[in-house]
Amino acid sequence: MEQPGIVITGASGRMGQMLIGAVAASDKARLVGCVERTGHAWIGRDVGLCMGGAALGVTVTDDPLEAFASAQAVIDFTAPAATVEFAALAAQARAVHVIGTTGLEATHLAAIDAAARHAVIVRAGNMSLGVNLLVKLTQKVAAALDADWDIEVIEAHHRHKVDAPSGTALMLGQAAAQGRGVALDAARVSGRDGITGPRETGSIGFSAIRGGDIVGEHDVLFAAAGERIILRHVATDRAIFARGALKAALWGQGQKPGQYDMMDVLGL
Ligand SMILES: NC(=O)c1ccc[n+]([C@@H]2O[C@H](COP(=O)([O-])OP(=O)(O)OC[C@H]3O[C@@H](n4cnc5c(N)ncnc54)[C@H](O)[C@@H]3O)[C@@H](O)[C@H]2O)c1
Ligand SMILES: O=C(O)C1=N[C@H](C(=O)O)CCC1
Repeated sequence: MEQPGIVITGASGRMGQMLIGAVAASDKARLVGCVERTGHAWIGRDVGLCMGGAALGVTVTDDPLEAFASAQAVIDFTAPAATVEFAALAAQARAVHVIGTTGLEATHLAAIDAAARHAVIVRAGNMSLGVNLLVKLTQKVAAALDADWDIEVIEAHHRHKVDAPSGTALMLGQAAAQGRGVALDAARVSGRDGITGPRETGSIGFSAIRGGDIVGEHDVLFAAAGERIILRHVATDRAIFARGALKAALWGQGQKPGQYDMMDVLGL
């Protein structure tokens, strides 16, 4: 059987380039398309040459519908509005849509849910094996501790990141809330500043650091009187996200329409 053809959206981005490298090097998938936003300097050029390497025989386009028509999967690490548009188009093309984009709000999520009625969507705020394991551990530790243990999620990313808390921090906070049996929306406290008053018992705090070229670092801190537990993941190479996304695109082939996450893909 022919290997699945994969389209990468946001081709020139930090993750886009990493994904193109991963698919081009894979012996399980073919790179069949690359999409960038209209007006981008890479449109109409071979993506391999744009990336400063050998030609890959794939011309960057700003027409996602045409690109998706010949694909079995679309891997999408772009921006919320673009991802909503791509979800509808990927569903139309019956292509698996792997979504790594973060910063999605309720309206974006509702549109993605609608697309998932007709297509396979795999979405996760972090596609790495290590973070998804950390999510499981966080839920377990939170379930074992009572509200005398304060939970704080602390994350650090590069200076270009536009959303906070990170998608990963929200996954970790959600896992902590689930373990504790509370709703994250009710417990969540972000970005303390000024006279905040003492910490509210049972709250789950989020702090975001932005600087330099930090790929992604996450701590889940459980702090009680006299002791602390810290669960930590440090990403040093974006290849971990690309590997996970490619795995998700392959796993999604032949699945029933619906929305899945990396726990499904990794069998965690
Ligand atoms: N889930 C994960 O594992 C994971 C890992 C890393 C990054 N991310 C997320 O992926 C997203 C992208 O991150 P990045 O660092 O690569 O950002 P980036 O800014 O380097 O790349 C985004 C790319 O998307 C392109 N784009 C935007 N709108 C578009 C449109 N309408 N059509 C086509 N292309 C469009 C931009 O031109 C840009 O090239 C962010 O939301 C980030 O948080 C997720
Ligand atoms: O670089 C980014 O942006 C990242 N985004 C994801 C998040 O929001 O958690 C994953 C880590 C890198």
